[in-house]
Order: sequence, then structure tokens, then C-alpha cells
Amino acid sequence: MLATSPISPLPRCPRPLLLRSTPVMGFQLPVVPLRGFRKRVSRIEASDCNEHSSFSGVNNSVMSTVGKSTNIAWYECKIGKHERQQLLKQKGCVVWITGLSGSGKSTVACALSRELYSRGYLAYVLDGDNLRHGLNRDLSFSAEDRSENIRRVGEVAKLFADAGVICIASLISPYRSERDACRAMVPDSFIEVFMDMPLELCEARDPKGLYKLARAGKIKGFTGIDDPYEAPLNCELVIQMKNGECSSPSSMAEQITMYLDEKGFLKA
Ligand SMILES: Nc1ncnc2c1ncn2[C@@H]1O[C@H](COP(=O)(O)OS(=O)(=O)O)[C@@H](OP(=O)(O)O)[C@H]1O
Ligand SMILES: Nc1ncnc2c1ncn2[C@@H]1O[C@H](COP(=O)(O)OP(=O)(O)O)[C@@H](O)[C@H]1O
Repeated sequence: MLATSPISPLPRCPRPLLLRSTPVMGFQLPVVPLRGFRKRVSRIEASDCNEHSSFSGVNNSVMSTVGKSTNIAWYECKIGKHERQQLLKQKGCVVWITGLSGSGKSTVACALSRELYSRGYLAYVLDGDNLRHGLNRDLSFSAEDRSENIRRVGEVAKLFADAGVICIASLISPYRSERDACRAMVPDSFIEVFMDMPLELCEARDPKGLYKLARAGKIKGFTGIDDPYEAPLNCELVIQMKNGECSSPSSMAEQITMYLDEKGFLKA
């Protein structure tokens, strides 16, 4: 809602709190006022609304059209990314883990989240598989839907980074141009990590039996089998096998944590 809309030129105040008992299934329930709540509300009414609201921010009233959304304006809050980062003592960023199915993306994402948690940092994992259970449940594995999947996760990751959180996105994200578009959403705060594991290893692991189904022609368009994977050309970190051995998930997580530390993301 616009604070300076022509319809309501005055700054909007929070609605006064009505402490009234509500009938529920024929019974009149007593009201137990929350301690301190009345006080907080009256403080807001007394000071902030009359002084043009110290908790709201700046709306420059420039109307835009973005995609199919017409006549929209950006509303800026006074508490911004900087304040949240100070609070959390870290910098919001996106750690984007890409690679074939079975390359270890989810494992390293969770290991990194645990490593950061144990050091007192707030991280959140956006896992491709998990997001397809909700936000992205309407998307298939066609090229068009994968692109939309990556775009949406990029947008959500950007919000987490803006919240000051270290957002760990782990999804196949097979297309270079879409990953680059996500990078462009959070310039200077995007750390692309390539799980550079050979297809043979991923296929041998096959924890969900999907490669087997794909080889048998029962899954069409499976990444690495009959659908493309475009490896990053210029990413921040590449995780590979050494002497035919895969290092442990926790040492991979340490490698990423070290990078975050070196680049200053682990301080406000
Ligand atoms: N056709 C096809 N190709 C690749 N993967 C498939 C496919 N069908 C289902 N799956 C399962 O979906 C998981 C990948 O989802 P993502 O959202 O990460 O994929 S993508 O980024 O949109 O390409 C992937 O999970 P991970 O193994 O964790 O990568 C698979 O379990
Ligand atoms: N560093 C590792 N060393 C050994 N096995 C691993 C490692 N990382 C993952 N795995 C195993 O490989 C399989 C695939 O890992 P997963 O994280 O599910 O990959 P992805 O998310 O890329 O599909 C799982 O069975 C997991 O236990």
C-alpha cells in the first residue's frame, strides 16, 4: 500500500487494537490481554504515526511496469540489509551449488549449513528437490520449466541474502545462462560452487535409482543422460576428486567456509 497514494494522502497508522471477546462455537471466550502489547501499540500511536512513522521508509512514488505488473512502486523500509547484517554479524550472500544428480550437492549443502551453524552463522538451504515439493511443484523437467525453476530459486535466494542470511542453493541448474542470471541478481554476493564429479561416479552412486530408469528409457530428459548439463566456465569454487578419491562432505564444507571467511562474508 502506498504511503503517499492520492486516495489516502496521510501516513497510515496501525489499526487500533480492539480487545473484545469473540464467540467461538457458541461460547463467549474471555480475553486475556497480552502483557506489554497494549503498551507497545500505544507507543506506536503516540509517536510514530504523528511524526510520519519512524518504522516505515521511503516511497519515491515512481510507478513502474515490471513484467505483467503495472503501476507498481518500490517501498523501501528504514531497516535494511545493512542493519540486518549488523544484527547477524555476517553478510547475506548466495552459495549456489550446481552439478549432476548424485554429485553430492544436497550432502555438501547440509554439511555447510551445519558447519556455519556450529560457528554461529545463520544459513538456509534451498534444495531443488525439496522446492519441487512446494514452491516449484508446478514445474516439470522441460527446458522451459527448468529455466523457470532456476529463476524462482534465484529470486528466493536473493531475498534470503537481503535478509542477511547465507543462502545455500543446491540444484542441478544445468544452464549456464540461467545461473549467470541468478548471479546478476546478487552481484558481489554470489558464490558458484561446481560439484565437478564424473558422470560415472554419479551413476554408480544412483541413490534414488533414477539413472537406472533413465538408461532404461523410463525417464526421458534426464540430465547427463539425454539432457544437457553446461559446466561452469568461471565459478568461484570447483569441488573435484583428488587421486580418484572424493573428500568427505565436512572437508568440502570447510573449503567453502574458508572461502566465505576470506571474502569477508563471515563478518558484518
Ligand atoms: N529428468 C530429470 N533430470 C534431472 N533430475 C531429475 C529428473 N527427474 C527427476 N529428477 C530429480 O529432480 C532433482 C533435480 O531437481 P532440480 O530442481 O535441482 O533440477 S533443475 O535444476 O531444474 O534441473 C534431482 O535431484 P538431485 O539428485 O538431488 O539432483 C532428481 O532427483
Ligand atoms: N563427499 C562424499 N563422499 C562420499 N559419498 C558422498 C559424498 N557426497 C555425497 N555422497 C553420496 O552420494 C549420493 C548423492 O549425494 P546427494 O547429496 O544426494 O547428491 P545430489 O544432491 O547432487 O543428487 C548420496 O548417497 C550421498 O551419501
